[in-house]
Amino acid sequence: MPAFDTIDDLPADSRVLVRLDLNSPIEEGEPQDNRRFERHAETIRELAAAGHRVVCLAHQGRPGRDDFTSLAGHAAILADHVGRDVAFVADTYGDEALDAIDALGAGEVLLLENTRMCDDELPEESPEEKAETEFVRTLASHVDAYVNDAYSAAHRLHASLVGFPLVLPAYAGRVMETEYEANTAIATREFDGPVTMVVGGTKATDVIGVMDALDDRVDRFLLGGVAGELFLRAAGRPVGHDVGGTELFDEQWEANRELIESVLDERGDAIHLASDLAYPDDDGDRAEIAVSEIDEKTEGYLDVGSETVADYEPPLRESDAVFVKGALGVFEDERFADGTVGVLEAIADTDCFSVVGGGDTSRAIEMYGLSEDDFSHVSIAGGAYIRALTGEPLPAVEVLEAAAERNE
Ligand SMILES: Nc1ncnc2c1ncn2[C@@H]1O[C@H](COP(=O)(O)OP(=O)(O)O)[C@@H](O)[C@H]1O
Ligand SMILES: O=C(OP(=O)(O)O)[C@H](O)COP(=O)(O)O
Repeated sequence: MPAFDTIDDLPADSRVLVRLDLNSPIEEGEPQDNRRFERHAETIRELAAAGHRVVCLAHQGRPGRDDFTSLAGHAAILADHVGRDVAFVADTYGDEALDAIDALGAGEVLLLENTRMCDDELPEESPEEKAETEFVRTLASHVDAYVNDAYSAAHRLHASLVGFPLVLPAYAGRVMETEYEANTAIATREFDGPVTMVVGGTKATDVIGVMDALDDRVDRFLLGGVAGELFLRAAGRPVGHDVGGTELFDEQWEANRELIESVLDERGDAIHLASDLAYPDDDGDRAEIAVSEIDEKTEGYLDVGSETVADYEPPLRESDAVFVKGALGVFEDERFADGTVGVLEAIADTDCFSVVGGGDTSRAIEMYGLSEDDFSHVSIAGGAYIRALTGEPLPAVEVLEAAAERNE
């Protein structure tokens, strides 16, 4: 169990600073609604209903990128999910922000401007240095407590994530609690039966690192996506190459070749590779080919085939725990969704402990009418999920734990 305090421990009638992660896709300048709003709304709703005065902090994008925007639109989406007004001020810690914080009534909710518009926020520095910044010092003097709900940003040493717990009583929000518990389960929980990991997606470098780190915790890996093709390439198959202008395979192959070969060599029995793959035929329809029949590097493959899904179903059914990282194919295109959806459906049918992570992959659940309730946990974290799986500490969690020790 995590050693941090939660909002159950928050003193009554607190004026509380709550760090959320509302970082979202931006289309035509506007944030798009997504599961992060829905999840954080639960924490906000609970705090407001208890009569706390709630000041929210969040970030969007990074300076210099197209997705670096104000949080005005985020406040409106959050309000819809919370079911209460969410006031917004376009200020991080100036007079306008401080006046709005001081004026908050019991149960009222305020969102401040994008934390990354403040110079103190981004440079990665120690929590002690962040705690000394004017941003942290100023806001801390206008509130009673700090709640971190931004598990998905907890790998960043940014002021709003690691500075406040050194100068304020600090607590974990509901998202922080549930994400922490589920995502670290692979390292912390004992399972009676086999533990299976489904590995795919485009970020092969990340997932191969996870496979290496989880070597002794996972009984079998079911592979697809780009990582799956790179393992097939290591096994001597003519797939996993960039063809037709893609830039997903060759660079990641060069960067990870030795590691892939050594993982395959040492854990070959535990690694299940696709026996067939899917691609668009001349008419643009889905076609499938057995891997054993592929003899030239001419085709780009966009999904695992139906025989592979059938091969993967029995090990999933026998598992006591399944962790998913990455899609088995380009599921956004219905023609190439069968692998990802077939495996998710097989997991949903079992009553094993299951975690689906990765921002992109977990979208397939909603897109194809599966229910989140059929999984133990669907994570809203990307980078932080990877770090949890590999056992790498998250600095923002560590400072919450240290704060809890001080509170004792
Ligand atoms: N064979 C493939 N070729 C290209 N893209 C793929 C392939 N298989 C899966 N993908 C893509 O992988 C993406 C998800 O991978 P990734 O971004 O690494 O995972 P996540 O964000 O879920 O952690 C999906 O959007 C899917 O289209
Ligand atoms: O969306 C986030 O991370 P993710 O893309 O790993 O899920 C977090 O908000 C962290 O954002 P950052 O990667 O710009 O620091």
